[in-house]
Amino acid sequence: MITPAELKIVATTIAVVIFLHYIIKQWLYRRTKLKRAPGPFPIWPVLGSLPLLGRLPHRAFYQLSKKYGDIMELKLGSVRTIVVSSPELAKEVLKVHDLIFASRPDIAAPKIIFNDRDIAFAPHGDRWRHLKKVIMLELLSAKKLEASKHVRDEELSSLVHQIFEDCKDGQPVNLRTSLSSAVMNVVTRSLIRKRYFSTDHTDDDSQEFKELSVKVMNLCGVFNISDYVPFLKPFDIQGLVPQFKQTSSQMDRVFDRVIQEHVKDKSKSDESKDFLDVLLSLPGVDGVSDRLDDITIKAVFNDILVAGTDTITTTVEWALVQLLKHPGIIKKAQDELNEVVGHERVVDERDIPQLKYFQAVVKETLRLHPAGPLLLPHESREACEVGGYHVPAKTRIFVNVWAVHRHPSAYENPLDFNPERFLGSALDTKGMDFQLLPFGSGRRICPGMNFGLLMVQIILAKLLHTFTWMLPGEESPEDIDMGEVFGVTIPKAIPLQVMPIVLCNSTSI
Ligand code: HEM
Repeated sequence: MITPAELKIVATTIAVVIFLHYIIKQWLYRRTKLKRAPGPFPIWPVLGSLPLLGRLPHRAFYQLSKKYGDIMELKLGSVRTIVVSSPELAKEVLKVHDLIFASRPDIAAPKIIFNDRDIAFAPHGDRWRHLKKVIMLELLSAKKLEASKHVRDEELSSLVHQIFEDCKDGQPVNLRTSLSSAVMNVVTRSLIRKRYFSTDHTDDDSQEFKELSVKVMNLCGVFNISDYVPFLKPFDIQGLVPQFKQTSSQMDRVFDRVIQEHVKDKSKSDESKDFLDVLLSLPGVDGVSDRLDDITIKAVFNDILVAGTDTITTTVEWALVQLLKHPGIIKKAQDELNEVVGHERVVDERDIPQLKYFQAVVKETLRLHPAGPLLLPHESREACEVGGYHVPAKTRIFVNVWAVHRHPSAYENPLDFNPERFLGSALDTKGMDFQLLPFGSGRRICPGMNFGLLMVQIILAKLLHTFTWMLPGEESPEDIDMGEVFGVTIPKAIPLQVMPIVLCNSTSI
């Protein structure tokens, strides 16, 4: 019969042996002949360096890069991870070795919610290439964007009126809600000609759609420990899998209805066809089926909703935060709008090329507040070298653009919000300048880059052309809370509360 004291000794011995085995394994792994990038020793058994990341991994990686350098290797759970933090190394990953790093790791949320059929989390291959080409050609090309201009004009005019109504009683306004409804309407009208968000009607469909879109966004941004410690997968200790499954079935219900309506309505002229009609007319990606399967269509839709709405809303909100903190900058941007557009008419997308200072304000916002601070995770398809260090196949790669955008080799006083730095500079956000990568670069670059940038620019231009912006009550610019939350994007933790005041000479209302 073993006594409790003996049991304790056995348990302690087993724990010590496991711990020593882990430490020796890590030590041996680091002493292999291949040159490994420096990084923190993964002291925690099972979790490795995961506890170092905290709630804001982009900031934790940034701090760690100051100690270990612009390329680091970390063991996150059991996942070997490389983080790069400088423009030169970002170029090595996204340009020199673009093809090697063009894949994505296996992540539970999109796999279950989208039935493994979406674009953003798809591994590199024919299926991903084909679907990305379809959305770029049929939804996001310059021609399609021009054709959907009237949708943006209508929705953004409604947005301006909505803000006007909201601020009539002199109360502070939470802009985030009206911004995200307007962006969502632009996106859903282009996808399926349906406007879900409106103050004058709320049907069951709209309600369910709203709930679903919020749920999908939250679940895609959640940190799932089983993605890093695969042996915990069967235990699902955070209870996420049932939520993923339930969301997936709800998504099926909502989109099945929409697909059925489209399939039934065969009377549409070519001009009145939307993106879903186009998808329904395409052959299957397997090359055998005569039409794209419904699961893929639903996954592509959700990708666009998740990737395309929060990113735009978050960027506009941060731009306003920075402008409120810098009254001199907001004045310059509004003076330029007055000069170029005047107040006889509303600002139009076609004015943007003339608004040089305003464009610099948007670039500076995307620099300090990139909506995807770590891009989406990439994965190496084969072994290679980055920065002179060995990177094995199947390594997870984070390009920390949040750190790249603050790199002292790229920018003078990198922490200052200073749009002037872009005046007279040829730097742009299209993925060719590796010190400014809010949309990524290379094969995995954001396909919604032109649409996303245009939306951020035109929304912000309309807000600045119509209203002057004040903080509520006694609040001063220094009081604005700059805290972030990490998820699909990094929005401001506390939504911005503002007092818009209609400019006396505005023609937008
Ligand atoms: C301000 C707006 C936006 C920003 C800052 C942004 C940023 C990004 C970033 C950083 C990535 C990851 C790139 C990588 O992993 O290397 C990405 C991917 C993606 N974005 Fe965007 N995005 C925006 C708007 C949009 C819009 C409007 C859409 C669609 C309508 C969209 C669709 C996608 C898709 C489908 C991917 C996955 C691409 C792939 O895996 O090949 N994004 N975006």
